[in-house]
Amino acid sequence: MSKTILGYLETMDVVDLDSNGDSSISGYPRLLAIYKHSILKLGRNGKECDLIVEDPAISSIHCVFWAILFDEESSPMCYVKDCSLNGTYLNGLTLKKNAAYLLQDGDIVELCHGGGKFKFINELQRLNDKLLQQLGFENNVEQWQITPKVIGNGTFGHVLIAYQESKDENKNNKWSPENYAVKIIKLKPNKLDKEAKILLKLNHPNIIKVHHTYCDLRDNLYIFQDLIPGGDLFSYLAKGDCLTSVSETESLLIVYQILNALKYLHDRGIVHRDLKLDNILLCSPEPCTRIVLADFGIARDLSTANARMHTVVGTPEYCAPEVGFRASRKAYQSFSRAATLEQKGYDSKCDLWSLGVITHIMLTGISPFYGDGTERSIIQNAKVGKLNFNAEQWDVVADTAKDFVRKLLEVNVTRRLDSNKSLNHPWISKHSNQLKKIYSKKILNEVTPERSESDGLAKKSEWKRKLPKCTILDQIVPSQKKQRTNF
Ligand SMILES: Nc1ncnc2c1ncn2[C@@H]1O[C@H](COP(=O)(O)OP(=O)(O)OP(=O)(O)O)[C@@H](O)[C@H]1O
Repeated sequence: MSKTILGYLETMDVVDLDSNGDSSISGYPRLLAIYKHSILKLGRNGKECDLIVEDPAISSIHCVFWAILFDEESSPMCYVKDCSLNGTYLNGLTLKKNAAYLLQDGDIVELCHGGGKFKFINELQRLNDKLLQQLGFENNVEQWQITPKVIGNGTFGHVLIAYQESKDENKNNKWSPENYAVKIIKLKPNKLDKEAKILLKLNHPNIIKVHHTYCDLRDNLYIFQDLIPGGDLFSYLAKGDCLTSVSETESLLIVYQILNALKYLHDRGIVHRDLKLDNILLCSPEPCTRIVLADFGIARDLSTANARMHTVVGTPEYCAPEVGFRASRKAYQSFSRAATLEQKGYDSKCDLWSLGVITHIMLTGISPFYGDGTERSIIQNAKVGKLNFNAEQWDVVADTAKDFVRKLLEVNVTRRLDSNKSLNHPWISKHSNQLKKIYSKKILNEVTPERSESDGLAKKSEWKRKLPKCTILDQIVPSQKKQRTNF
């Protein structure tokens, strides 16, 4: 499968190996390609790095680069992240450790002072300077600047790159170098947006952090939030038109983070209702990264409303049977996106069903109820809830992991695990000490990074050793094309 190149690093001050043992960069081409959704590592470590820099001032893995492309209509986003002891510089500014910075064509990246300089080249950055004007969006909103760089487009909104005004007193730069995302949604006149209202109340490392909201005179709502630079879980698992599995270890770490976020939400009476691979964002496209739940567009706050919900919303492939999708769309066509069909309604356990679907896909590359891919067959299969653990993809997966999936994809809601019980399921609880340790030392460190040589990507070897043996399935299972539909 050919890999898509989304940018290049051009080596600027090349220093050849010399007999005095002076700084040297060896064994590299003049141009280093940055491929879509894969990581390019620079540093001293001969085994891990794509470019080896033999200089004692350079860290084992000094900095990493990657590129994300949401879809053909979005701009390619290339990022650099510093993981070093001595620092990495972007156009002369020191990067914060473990924070990703968006690169622009012509940017200069320096691996500590004198450790090698690279120019970032991205000829694909075709920006439509008139985009904001065409969409009727503002360029500047209070202390924020909005750019025409599109991160992603959803059914309800556009997500663009934004900058915040610099807090630096000297104001060498008007805008601070950190990147943010802004989701812009067209509101119905005089309607308060529930997504922004819910998100502003939340503060959890695995839930998207909102900094500011603003509504303009045209009823466009701007939700300024953290930029999560590693792309979504769907793109991470997708290889061409197929979804691939990830190891049990990697799945476990993702599931653990989602469960922590769900417990936090459900304890506060909030139900996400649209949990799917597309709405789980990664801080970097690699194992052992922080994941963040996004898209609270149809989330519901039950603390201020009824204890049960009755509207048919979500995405059929991930949707619990009790939510009430009907195999025949005619049943609720006249209701538009919201329909009140089921008398009994449903509760927060619908999120656990979706997590069951996500876990099934991560462990096997197979969507459990996909059938022939039509909405009708997906809905019918989910109602029956029959799982096939005889598929060969399950051969390498632990029985406790299968049991976890079985207990989440339980059609009978009363028997399905809730978020508390899921965290106590043996698949999770058996590894809970290691999970907690990795979570606090590695995952949370991405939120509040500290500079120390032992941190960063080098930690990967530690977590791999202590969690269950990796079972990487390299088999690619035919699956569905990306679907971004919801109701
Ligand atoms: N804070 C963020 N950081 C990085 N990427 C983001 C962020 N928010 C959204 N995205 C990207 O933009 C895409 C669309 O965003 P989002 O899902 O919030 O929009 P939506 O209109 O509600 O989508 P949907 O059609 O799934 O309902 C996401 O799939 C994700 O890839």
